[in-house]
Amino acid sequence: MSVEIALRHKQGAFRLAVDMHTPGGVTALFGRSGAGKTTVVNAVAGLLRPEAGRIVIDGEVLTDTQRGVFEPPHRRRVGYVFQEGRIFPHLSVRGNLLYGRWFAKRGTRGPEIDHIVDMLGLGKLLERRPTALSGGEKQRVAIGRALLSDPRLLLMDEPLAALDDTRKAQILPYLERIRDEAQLPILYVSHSVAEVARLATSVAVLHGGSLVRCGPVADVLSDPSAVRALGVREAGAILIGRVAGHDSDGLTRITVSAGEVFLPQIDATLGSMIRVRVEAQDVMIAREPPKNISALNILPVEIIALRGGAGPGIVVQLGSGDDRLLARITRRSATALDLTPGLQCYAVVKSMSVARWDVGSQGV
Ligand SMILES: Nc1ncnc2c1ncn2[C@@H]1O[C@H](COP(=O)(O)OP(=O)(O)OP(=O)(O)O)[C@@H](O)[C@H]1O
Repeated sequence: MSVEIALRHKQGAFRLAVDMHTPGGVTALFGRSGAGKTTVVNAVAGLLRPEAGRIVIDGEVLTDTQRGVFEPPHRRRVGYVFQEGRIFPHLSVRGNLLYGRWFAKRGTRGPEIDHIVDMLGLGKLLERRPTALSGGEKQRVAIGRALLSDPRLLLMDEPLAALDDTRKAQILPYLERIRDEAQLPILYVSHSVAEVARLATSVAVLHGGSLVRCGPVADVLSDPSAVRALGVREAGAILIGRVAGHDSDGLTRITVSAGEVFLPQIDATLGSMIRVRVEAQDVMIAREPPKNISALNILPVEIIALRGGAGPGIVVQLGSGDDRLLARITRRSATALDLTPGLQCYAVVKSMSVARWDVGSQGV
């Protein structure tokens, strides 16, 4: 799988200049309002003809202005899921799903309807009309319909934005399943770092029409130089681990590359791989292994880089086995501890500071 998007386009005073290449999976397009995310999505869907550009999905050239290639939208086989699940009110859930099937390329079998129904947990809803569905259920139907059209790429433009936190949390595991099971590149527009940390395999960070950073999710989220564009308050990196045990006192033990961490009980089977977002503001740094401290998670780390701005805070990038962590601490503490790249230290993370929402499946 691969996604290649190179675009140059001007609309009013806004200029878009993007050059990105990712290995498929879920590519998050992250950026503040007006960064240019929808413009990129529209160009990929064929709703916008860029002044210059080339869009290639899995080797299929959809746009190449130099060679005069511009596939019309209906020939692109791009599935689109909008913010509010736009499904047909006069059709049942089954009818909506079959409508998607109708768009699948003739001659190909495409995904099996039973498989999609099972993957999205729609079995009990098939005969219902959309008026009898919750926002999250409607969104799952919209996703199922898009998948059944057998797209070569799925575009998801803030698909969770219209849902409350409970519904978001309910639908995320389904999106993780699509990521892990469907061999389908997904372009996922979001301005939530937490959502990107749960779902993305790659991240492209847009700012004012330019690509600030593009790379594997763990690299981008742990890069101190990307923190500004992602938002200092939301900064945080990802730990990848394996569920090693559910202890009787309600904690789950997770093996990570640098040791073990404990989190409040996670709904995941023993041995499964998970990813945990650890916010930079929840990480403390100690020069010695702390003793008699309530925090359960103490990992040996190496200081990789420090980056400060004009304010009193700095962001420290830490190497933790194969993973990277970020810590947001005061410049005063960094000076007092004499933190410099290469120094061996300890990262301290409270178990209870990791929100349930920040733990998701990692697939394999
Ligand atoms: N037809 C147009 N003519 C002039 N300017 C436009 C046009 N369409 C969009 N823009 C401008 O292009 C910029 C990028 O818009 P875009 O919708 O891609 O941003 P976005 O990152 O998707 O934002 P949001 O998160 O708010 O949806 C904005 O400054 C917008 O005002």
